[in-house]
Amino acid sequence: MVVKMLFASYGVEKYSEDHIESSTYLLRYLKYRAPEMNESNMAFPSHTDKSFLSILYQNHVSGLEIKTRDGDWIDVKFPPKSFVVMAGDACQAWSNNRVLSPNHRVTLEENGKETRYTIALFTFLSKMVEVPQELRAHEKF
Ligand SMILES: O=C(O)CCC(=O)C(=O)O
Ligand SMILES: [Fe+2]
Repeated sequence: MVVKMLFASYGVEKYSEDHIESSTYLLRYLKYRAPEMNESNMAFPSHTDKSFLSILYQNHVSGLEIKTRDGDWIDVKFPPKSFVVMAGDACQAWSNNRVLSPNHRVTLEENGKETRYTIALFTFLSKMVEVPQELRAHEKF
C-alpha cells in the first residue's frame, strides 16, 4: 500500500507490482531499557537504514529523532497506535535523491524509567535498484 502510494505520487505506479513482487522483509524487535544514572541516553546512534522502506511501531515511550535536510534534529511523535514510515537508502537511490533517507537516532529521557519497545519492518529489494525512466532526468539534491 505504501509502495503503491509512493509510486503513484511520482507518476510511476505501473512499476509498483513488479517492485512488490521483488521485495523481501525483515522484522526486528527492539528493547531499550531506561538509562541508568551516568549512563548515556543515546540508545541507538545516528544512522540511515539500508532498506527501501522502514515501518516503525513503538510503545508509549518516545525517543526517535530524525535529521532534516537542513540539519535540524526533530522529535518524531507517534500518535497512539500509529506507524511511522521512513525511507531507506534504497528508496533514496530509486527516487534519484527526491526522497531523503534521513539520519535518525534514538535518545531516551535522562530520568525516564520506562522501557521503550519498537517493532521495525524493513523492506528490501531482492534485485538491483533501478531508477524509473521517468525519474532519471532532473536529479534533485
Ligand atoms: O527504535 C526506533 O525507533 C528506531 C530503530 C531503528 O532506527 C533501526 O532499527 O534501524
Ligand atoms: Fe534505523
